[in-house]
Amino acid sequence: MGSRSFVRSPVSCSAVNEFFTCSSHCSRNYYQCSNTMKSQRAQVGQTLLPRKLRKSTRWQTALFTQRRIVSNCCSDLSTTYTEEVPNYLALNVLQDQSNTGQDNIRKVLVILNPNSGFRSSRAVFYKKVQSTLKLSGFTMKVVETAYAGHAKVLASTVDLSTCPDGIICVGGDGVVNEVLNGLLGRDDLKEALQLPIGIVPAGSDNSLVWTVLGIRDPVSAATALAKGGFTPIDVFAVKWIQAGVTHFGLTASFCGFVADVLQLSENFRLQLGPFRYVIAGLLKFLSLPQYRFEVDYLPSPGRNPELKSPTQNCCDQLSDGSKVKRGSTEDNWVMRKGEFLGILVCNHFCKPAQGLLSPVMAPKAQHDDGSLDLILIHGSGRLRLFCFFVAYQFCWHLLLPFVEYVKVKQVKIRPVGGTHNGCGVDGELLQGEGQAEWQCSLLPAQVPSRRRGAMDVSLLAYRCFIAFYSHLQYLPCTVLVLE
Ligand SMILES: Nc1ncnc2c1ncn2[C@@H]1O[C@H](COP(=O)(O)OP(=O)(O)OP(=O)(O)O)[C@@H](O)[C@H]1O
Repeated sequence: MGSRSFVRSPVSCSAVNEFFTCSSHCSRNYYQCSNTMKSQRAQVGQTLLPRKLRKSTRWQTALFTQRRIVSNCCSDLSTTYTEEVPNYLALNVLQDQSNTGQDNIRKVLVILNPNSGFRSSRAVFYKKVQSTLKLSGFTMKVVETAYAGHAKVLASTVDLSTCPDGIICVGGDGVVNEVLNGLLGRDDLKEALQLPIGIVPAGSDNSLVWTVLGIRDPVSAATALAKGGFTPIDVFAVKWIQAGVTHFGLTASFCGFVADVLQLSENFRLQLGPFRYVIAGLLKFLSLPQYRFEVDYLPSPGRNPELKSPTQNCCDQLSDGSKVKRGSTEDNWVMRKGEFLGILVCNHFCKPAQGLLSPVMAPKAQHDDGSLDLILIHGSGRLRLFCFFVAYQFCWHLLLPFVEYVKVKQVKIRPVGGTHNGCGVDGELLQGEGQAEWQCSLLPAQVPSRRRGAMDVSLLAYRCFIAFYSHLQYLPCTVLVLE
C-alpha cells in the first residue's frame, strides 16, 4: 500500500532517478524501499517546488517510473522495451501486482477486430493494453478476427473452460455485439450467460463503454479490467417476426434515417474510418427519402406519468391524426402510424463519443432500469431533420413538438410501402426482406450468480437475460463490460 502513496506524492525527478538506480535489479526491493525514499524526497519536492511545477513533475515522474517498471519487471513477457503504459493508474496496477498471488490469475479470450475504427486495434492492444493486463494477472489467448461475423463464431464455439474469466473485445460496439450474440446462441447457454464480456475501446464510436462507464481510452479500460468488478446491463432482443430470427443488443436499435446512414457509411469505412458516419449522414440528408412506419409500443408500467402530454397530443395529430389508438386495457398497446424521420429504441442514454457537445440521445434511459426508451421523430423533410439535429446537439431535442419520448417494454415496427426495411442494432444493420416487422423487447432480468474470486475482474458487465426463441427459459446471466 505504501507504493500507492509513493505514486501520489510529489517527488522530484532526481528522487525517482536515484530510486531506480538502486532498484534496477529487483522490482520487489523497489516497492519495499519506496516508502523511505518517498518520505525523504517528498519533503524536498514540497519545499522547493511551486505547486504547479510540483504537479507537472509528478506527472512526468509517473510516466518515467512506469516505463522503467515495465522494463525491469517484465522480462518474461512478450512486450518490448518500447511499449509504454502512459497512464498513472497503470502504475497502481503494477504495484498491486506485487501483492497478488497465483489465485489472481484470470484466463480470458481476447477477440481483436483489426478492422475497427482507424484499424488501430492491434497497436492499441499490443502497445497500450497488453502489458497492463499481463501484469495484473491476465492469461490471454488473443485471436484476431479474419472476417465480419468471425467474433460471433468464436464466441459461439470457444471451449468455455479455456476462458473461464471472460472474453475481452478489442474493437468497437460491433465486435461486442457479435460476441454477445455468439454467447447467446450457444447450446450451453447457462454457462455462457455467466461469462463476462470485457471491452477495450478501439472502434469508431464505442458508445456502450463510453455511455455506461465514461471510458473511451483503452488504457483506462485496461486499468478498469485489471481492477475488477462488473456492471450489469440490460439486454434487448430484436426479432424479425417473419423470419423468426432474433438478434441481441446492448445499446440501441433504430429504423429510418439513422439506419440508412449506417448502411451508406459502410461504403466509406476503408477510406474514412470513424468519419464515415458524418459523410454518409450528409449524403443521406441531401437525398432524404420519406419513411413511413406503423409502430406499436407497450409503455413501461409506472414509468410514464407524462403519457398523453401536450407533446404527445401534438404528435397524435402529426402522426396521421386520428390514427392514434389505444390498445386494449389489458396490455395498453399504443399505436402510431405515419411518417417518421427516425425511430430509436435506446437501452442506455446513448452518448456518442464523437459528438461536438457530448449530447445524449435518451437522457432518461438507464442501462439497468428494466425498460427501453423509445424516441419517435415524427414527420418528414430536411428542415425538420435539421431542427432535430441542431436541438440534439444541445440536448433540447425532446422539447420539439414532433418528438415523442416514452419508456416502453416492447416495440413493434413495420416499415410501410417502399420504406427501407433495415433495422440497426448496436451499429450493425439487420436487413429484412419483403414485408419485415421488427419486435424489440427486453429480456427478463436475471440476478447474476456470484463468480469465483478471480471474477472480481473488471469488465463491463451485463445482467439481463434471456428468454428467447419460443421456449422461454429464465437463466442467470452475466454480461460483462469494462468497469
Ligand atoms: N477481419 C475483419 N474484416 C472485415 N470486417 C470485420 C473483420 N472483423 C470484424 N469485422 C466487422 O467489422 C465491423 C465493425 O467492427 P467494430 O464495431 O468493432 O468497429 P467500428 O464499426 O469501427 O466501431 P463502432 O461499432 O464502435 O462504431 C463489424 O460489423 C464486424 O463484423
